[in-house]
Amino acid sequence: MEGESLIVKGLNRKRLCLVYNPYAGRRKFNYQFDTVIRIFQDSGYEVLIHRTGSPQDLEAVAAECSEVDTLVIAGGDGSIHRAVNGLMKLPPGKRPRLGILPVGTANDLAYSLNLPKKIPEACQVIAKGRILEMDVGVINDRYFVNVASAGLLTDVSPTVDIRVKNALGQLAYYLRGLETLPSFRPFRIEFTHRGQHYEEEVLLMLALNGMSVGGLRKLVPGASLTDGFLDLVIIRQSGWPETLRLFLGLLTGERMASERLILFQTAEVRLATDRPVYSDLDGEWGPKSPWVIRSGPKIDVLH
Ligand SMILES: Nc1ncnc2c1ncn2[C@@H]1O[C@H](COP(=O)(O)OP(=O)(O)OP(=O)(O)O)[C@@H](O)[C@H]1O
Repeated sequence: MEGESLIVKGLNRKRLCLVYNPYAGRRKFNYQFDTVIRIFQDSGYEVLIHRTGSPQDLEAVAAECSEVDTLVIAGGDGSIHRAVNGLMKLPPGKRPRLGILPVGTANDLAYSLNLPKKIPEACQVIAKGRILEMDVGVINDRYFVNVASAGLLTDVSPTVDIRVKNALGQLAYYLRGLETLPSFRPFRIEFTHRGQHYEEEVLLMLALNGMSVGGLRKLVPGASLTDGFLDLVIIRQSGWPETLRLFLGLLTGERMASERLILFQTAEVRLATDRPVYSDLDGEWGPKSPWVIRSGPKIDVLH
């Protein structure tokens, strides 16, 4: 019968689960749906669709994707972060390949992966199926894809009102950043790297897998997503003129020699602080200090 053969044909196809965050970026993905489904179906996929109800829901759905070939996340860094934390709950052999449709605000990971910004082109990248074995960062019991950070400006992303972000895009991050400056308190951090012990009063700690944070594209130019290392950037406390100079240098990609800047690559580092400090992972809240931060398992990402 025609109907039966259609069903059997459907079951034999590769399965792709498309999970989308309806609130990511400026909510434009919601208008591109038909194009996206067409491209995936034309590429031979049976497409399952899930609209996320919350960040927790996104993580839970990813953790149930053991029976699909490809999990496609339409969202920003926060959505990919949730998806990867869900995927890591599956045994390594059961994790689907991860495809990304970068419809978020900053899309830092997509930038490091050099993914096209246009959604139909990003769909074609997924359909072609080229795999990158990407490093995933680990901080205590959570995973991060792009950056783990703490200190100045790092509580910006999780606290930006989603409606303001939908309306203003990236500008919402910078405005919220300015708002947080007056109440910021430096913290003391302690760690050992290559036999040298550090005890520092710091403004900011970044552990980067990718090269861009909050849409600032040149933070760690040339950072590798596959080398098994994270780039640590630590800014010691100093007067505001020197701090401003350092930040401008980081933003423009200029590598200045400064006593105030500690930069190194590491596969694992243990960091203790003088008081519990929250971390920010890919724009979502992460665990409080102390932290063990390392470059962890690999995940198959389509690029
Ligand atoms: N239904 C939902 N599903 C998933 N996330 C949601 C949902 N509703 C609101 N959110 C919020 O969306 C944010 C994640 O958005 P995401 O990071 O994917 O996009 P973005 O913030 O616009 O982009 P970027 O992180 O790249 O700047 C989370 O902070 C989460 O709180």
